[in-house]
Amino acid sequence: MNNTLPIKQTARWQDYLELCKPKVVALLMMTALIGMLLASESFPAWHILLFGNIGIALCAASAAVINHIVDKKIDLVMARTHNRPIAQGRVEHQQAIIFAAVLGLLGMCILVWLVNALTAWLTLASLIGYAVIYTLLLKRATPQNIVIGGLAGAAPPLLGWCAVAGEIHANALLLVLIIFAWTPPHFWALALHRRAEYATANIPMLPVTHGEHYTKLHILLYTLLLIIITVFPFLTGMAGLIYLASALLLGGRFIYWCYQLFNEENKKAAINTFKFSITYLMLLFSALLIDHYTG
Ligand code: HEM
Ligand SMILES: CC(C)=CCC/C(C)=C/CC/C(C)=C/COP(=O)(O)OP(=O)(O)O
Repeated sequence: MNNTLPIKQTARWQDYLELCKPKVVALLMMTALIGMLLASESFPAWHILLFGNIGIALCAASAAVINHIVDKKIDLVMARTHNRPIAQGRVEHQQAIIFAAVLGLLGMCILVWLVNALTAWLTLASLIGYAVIYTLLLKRATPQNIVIGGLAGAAPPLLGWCAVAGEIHANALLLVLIIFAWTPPHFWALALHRRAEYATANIPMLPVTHGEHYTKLHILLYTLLLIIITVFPFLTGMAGLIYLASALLLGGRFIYWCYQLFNEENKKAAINTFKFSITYLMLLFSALLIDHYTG
């Protein structure tokens, strides 16, 4: 990797799309949409589904753009993020700030005027939670950065629920809790795989500050906590047996990957655990939805 200043290039539309972290936002939106669908016994009003999802997606994309602006120097140092549009100077600071502001303002206007004020304010809190509290403050300050900052990424099912029901419901908080417990195994698995890069960038991620064994142990503990929490929707009557069976099977597979992390022979265990974490969340939320419409 070359750390010299990049030669100035012009921005393409793909650069602006990349700034929005489209794949991450896509999964966030899946959890928001399922939050919306679970909030209603029948089918939510189409305009809430449409404008709620667009508004939340625009705000999440705005937060992602701010993350790229704030992390420009860090991104340049790490191989995984070295080619990002702002780090490479393809998108200039000012252009990026305007882009983030337009996305965020448009998203907020849609939520305030076409959805409801509660959803709008909670979405704004999540935007600030990720872009300012996590990225600007916690990421550089403590190895617990992603545990606390994870709350912003865990919020979308609550945002979706509030868009439809207009209230903060205990079931929605349970969905937030699931993603909150899922975030440490999701991220620390990647951080293990990229430990050297985080060390070079001087970011205090858990594998850098406390070593690999300690991180693996914490991935295992959070995964066990996650499995326990995923049983709650069944215990509270929010979901039925289809969901319970899926949650336990998926949880079992997650534990298998945690076990593989401790197996020194398996060099790909960390990156495969990270990849599985994404499949896990997609399938777990799909199971909630299937259970909702068939139970
Ligand atoms: C503070 C909380 C979180 C942290 C620190 C985090 C960290 C990361 C990082 C560093 C990557 C980049 C991997 C790469 O470039 O290859 C990533 C990828 C990803 N994350 Fe997270 N994540 C968090 C929360 C979430 C949440 C809440 C979701 C969705 C519900 C999510 C979904 C994804 C997806 C889908 C990818 C794959 C993106 C791709 O393949 O380009 N993450 N995460
Ligand atoms: C309004 C709303 C719902 C906001 C949610 C914001 C959001 C996009 C959360 C995703 C979390 C995430 C990808 C963290 C990684 O950041 P990082 O800086 O550690 O990763 P990087 O090194 O890949 O940039």
